[in-house]
Amino acid sequence: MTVLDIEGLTVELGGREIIRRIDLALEPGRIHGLAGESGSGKTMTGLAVMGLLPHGARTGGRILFDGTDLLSLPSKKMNALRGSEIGMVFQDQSTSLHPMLSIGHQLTDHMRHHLELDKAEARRRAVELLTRVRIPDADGALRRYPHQFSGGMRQRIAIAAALACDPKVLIADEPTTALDVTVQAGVLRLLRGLCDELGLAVLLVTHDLGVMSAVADTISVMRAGLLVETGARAQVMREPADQYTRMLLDALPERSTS
Ligand SMILES: Nc1ncnc2c1ncn2[C@@H]1O[C@H](COP(=O)(O)OP(=O)(O)OP(=O)(O)O)[C@@H](O)[C@H]1O
Repeated sequence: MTVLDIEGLTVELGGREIIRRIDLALEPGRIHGLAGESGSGKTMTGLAVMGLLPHGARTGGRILFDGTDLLSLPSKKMNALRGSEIGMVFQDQSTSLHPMLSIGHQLTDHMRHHLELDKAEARRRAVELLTRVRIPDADGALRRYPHQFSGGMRQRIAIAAALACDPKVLIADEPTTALDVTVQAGVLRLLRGLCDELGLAVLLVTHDLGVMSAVADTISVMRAGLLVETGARAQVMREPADQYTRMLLDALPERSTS
């Protein structure tokens, strides 16, 4: 069963085809890793799903979510879907978290807007979410501001914010790239746990096949706008079918294939 199907997606920007007829499917409870070098089109794929492509981008193909083609959805409907049915987390948490607003304000505002909860309900759910992403003293955390947390904790809070409205799909674009290696592992474990517990369908965008090997169920590899390989993690890591994937794997400092 799939929850999101990208079929023959093409994106043209500034007269250049930056994504060329790619197919990708996301399933509930599964992490689909999208790897590839810088500029290969990974981020643009995620942005296409969110309806956030740069102005002037032209698209072809379909992105089916619950049977609806997101590419032809009116912007008002897409705005309602974004952040509620489809959540997102970026490398830079300042994109997801406002530096001047308290964590409580940001989490509850989002829920009151999308879920129409009253203040007390939204607060209760915010504490629940922060506990779920393992923020110590969740109650006290609501009164604090993003800069009062470490990078890893901020990313956990950004994940909580992305999950506030119970999305079915989470797009995570390089969510651990800015973090120390030890902190990275914790955030990846958290993502894996949330995906399993909540049945989330996750698209994990990263240039780092090492990160991918730690958590992804399925791995797709992009190069120059094309999808060069898709397969189960173990298969892609052990027996890459494509020459380019093999090159990326050879560049890993330490190879984990399990
Ligand atoms: N605003 C823009 N206008 C025109 N072209 C762009 C724009 N943003 C990105 N591109 C081009 O689109 C292509 C795909 O970029 P994209 O950001 O999706 O790659 P990526 O694989 O995510 O790389 P990275 O890991 O560096 O983020 C690149 O060739 C890039 O130069």
